[in-house]
Amino acid sequence: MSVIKVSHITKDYGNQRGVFDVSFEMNEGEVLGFLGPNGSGKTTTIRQLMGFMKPDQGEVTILGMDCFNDSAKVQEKVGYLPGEIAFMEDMSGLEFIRFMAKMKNMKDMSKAEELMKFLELDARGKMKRMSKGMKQKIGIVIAFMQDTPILILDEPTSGLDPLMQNKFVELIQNAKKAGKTILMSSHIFEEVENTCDRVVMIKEGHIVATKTMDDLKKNRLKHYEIHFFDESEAIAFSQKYPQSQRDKKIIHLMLKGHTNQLLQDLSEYDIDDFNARPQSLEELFLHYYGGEQ
Ligand SMILES: Nc1ncnc2c1ncn2[C@@H]1O[C@H](COP(=O)(O)OP(=O)(O)OP(=O)(O)O)[C@@H](O)[C@H]1O
Repeated sequence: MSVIKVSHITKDYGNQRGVFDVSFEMNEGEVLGFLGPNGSGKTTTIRQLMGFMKPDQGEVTILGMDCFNDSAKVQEKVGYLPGEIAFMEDMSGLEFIRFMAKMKNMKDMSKAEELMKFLELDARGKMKRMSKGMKQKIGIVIAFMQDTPILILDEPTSGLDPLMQNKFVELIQNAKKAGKTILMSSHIFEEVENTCDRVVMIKEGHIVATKTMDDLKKNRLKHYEIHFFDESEAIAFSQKYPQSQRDKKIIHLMLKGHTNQLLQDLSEYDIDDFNARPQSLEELFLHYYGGEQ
């Protein structure tokens, strides 16, 4: 049985905004990256999973329970990090974490304390004086502290510095080892690459691709950067490879396979320098995003 099942949901805000006929499923223990440009419908989908709103059409279930009708039961099973966190600004971070624990009927705070230590978070100060990164850490503590089997995280590393982003990746990898099912929306390709088994890409409210990370990695193109001694040769070469891009004497070319042919073709020219690297995940995603972020 799927742990999370999003089945043909539509939430139409008008003017082509919202999500339209969105479907995907998640198995137990899977880490799924939910990717898309700004305004593509990630938060709208996640809010329906959390039971905050009902789809106009379609159905969303978690562990077989309807996310809207059984929202209280569903939420007991889910650690949730919202994209925008509404805090009680007059509370200290610690008071807020304790307040949220009370709402969740939690008695044991050892996991919360462990998380604060891990994230190097001193939560004693007032929330209103905290930086975005500190508030984000508080959100992460609250999402993880109950040790729920499912985690739904909306842009979990927004506001975190690169060191903390790495710590977050570690947190996800440990949660995955513990068998948790994790859905996270993200803009950060590296963290997706380091954590997710599969990605679902959404654009303008529609799913545009669902790929396993293995497939994505296997289908990467190679990026070649070729420096010619002579601009006229670079021009001649670019005519042979019309998909290439030329910047004076330098050619950029993305290819899958055909290495032999390329080397043969290049042997006819005077080459100053030659670099090859695999296409980055970012370039691959941007291909699906349609060139925008
Ligand atoms: N309550 C609402 N009423 C009307 N339009 C809305 C509402 N909430 C979201 N939208 C619109 O629906 C679209 C999808 O928004 P959503 O917040 O789901 O995108 P997102 O992928 O999470 O984007 P971001 O990465 O910027 O957080 C956007 O065009 C947004 O302006």
